[in-house]
Amino acid sequence: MKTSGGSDAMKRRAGESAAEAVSDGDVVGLGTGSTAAHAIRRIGDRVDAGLDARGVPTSFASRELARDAGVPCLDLPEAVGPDGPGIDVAIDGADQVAVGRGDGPAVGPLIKGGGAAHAREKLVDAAADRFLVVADPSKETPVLDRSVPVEVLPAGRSAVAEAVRAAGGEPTLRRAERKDGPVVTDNGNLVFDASFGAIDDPSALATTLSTTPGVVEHGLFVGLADEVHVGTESGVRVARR
Ligand SMILES: O=C[C@H](O)[C@H](O)[C@H](O)COP(=O)(O)O
Repeated sequence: MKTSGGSDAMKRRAGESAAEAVSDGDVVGLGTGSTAAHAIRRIGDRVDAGLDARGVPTSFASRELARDAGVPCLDLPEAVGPDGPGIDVAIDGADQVAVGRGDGPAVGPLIKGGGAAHAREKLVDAAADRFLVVADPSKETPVLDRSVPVEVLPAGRSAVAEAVRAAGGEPTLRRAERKDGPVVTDNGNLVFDASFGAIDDPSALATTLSTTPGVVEHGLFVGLADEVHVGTESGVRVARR
């Protein structure tokens, strides 16, 4: 399981807080990453204790974790098909969360995809009735400014790199840490980390990337999150949109 910055205790508080929002009978989108992993384990504990819940994994890694934790799983097409139960709530991590713009606590757009799982994550998180983000304070920012993961068809690699540059970004092909060559996603594609500096209009950038031929999915999640559970040194803060 990939881990990122932030203390594990804070991630655990966030993940476990969101896992408490799962109700009996729920179908739950299971996010990817070190923070969502805590939620999956906690849901597994609750299933052991009698909770009736089923998961919809967002990656190979989250499916494995759910299996180890004893959470029964459905595939996404099965969950959201015409006879499917739908997804009641999704719990997923983020690389950056825009919070606190406007009046009062607010959850804004996110950057996701540090683990290259953002394409399936977006499908699951967008399909859920409620999407809860789990994070530690290092992920919070007033303005998104991390690089944006962009999953691309291998054959579209050069064209997408040009389009990212034309949009004011600098694309870097993500390389694997423990193997020679690039990262290949669960869907068989490549990933650019596209740096745009401070992103003043995430919605406009999301539209530009979504309409670029060869882009399978990007890591800007705009207007999707309903709540963010932020684990802190002493507890959990919950912000709602
Ligand atoms: O592709 C991976 C996901 O978008 C993760 O949810 C994101 O990178 C956050 O992961 P972590 O909780 O490990 O920081």
